[in-house]
Amino acid sequence: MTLPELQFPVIDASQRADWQLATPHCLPSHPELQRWLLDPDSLTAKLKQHCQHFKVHVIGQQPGTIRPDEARWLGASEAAAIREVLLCCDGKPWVFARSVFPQQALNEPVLQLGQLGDSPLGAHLFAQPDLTRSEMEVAQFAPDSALGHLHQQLGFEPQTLWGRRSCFTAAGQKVLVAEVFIGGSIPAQFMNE
Ligand SMILES: C=C(O[C@@H]1C=C(C(=O)O)C=C[C@H]1O)C(=O)O
Repeated sequence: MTLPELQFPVIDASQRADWQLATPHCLPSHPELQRWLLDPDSLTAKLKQHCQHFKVHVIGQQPGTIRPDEARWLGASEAAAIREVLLCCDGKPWVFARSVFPQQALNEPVLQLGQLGDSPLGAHLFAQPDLTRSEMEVAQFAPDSALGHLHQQLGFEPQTLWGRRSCFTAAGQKVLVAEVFIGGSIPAQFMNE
């Protein structure tokens, strides 16, 4: 599948998302979708188990203005580094991920977030012995949201999408990672909750 030219950032600071702590009443009813949303391990590692060829397609990684709720997680200003990618399995996009972190984390020698390129962020984070992860938040994205439009731009049928978000801390740096399941990741019937 050839990916279309995608506008960075997909999510701009003006877009709201209704992130909620992942408590039972905020979760989709389908058990498989719940398992994907709540899995505490590396999503990269999980996706690699579901395909022959895994690839990170970097939409962009630039300084930018993050949303107030993102800045609150980082305990930093709204000027931060923004990384948006598609995680692709066998050429099909399965996850849109947006990671935000303070600019100074780019030069942190252990995490080396400034040199990530198309290597998976998870490989760097989950290799850290001091890694901690916050509780998981979840959110739904309607077909007319920026992520709903991205999903359709990638050639998939309009549907409500589900995402998860958590804040990692390692090497003294905070990285807020949001992952939204799109396209080929979960069969359509799981998404129409
Ligand atoms: C945090 C992880 O890293 C994954 C890789 C990302 C990237 O390369 O930008 C972003 C989100 C994650 O799904 C993970 O594997 O769990």
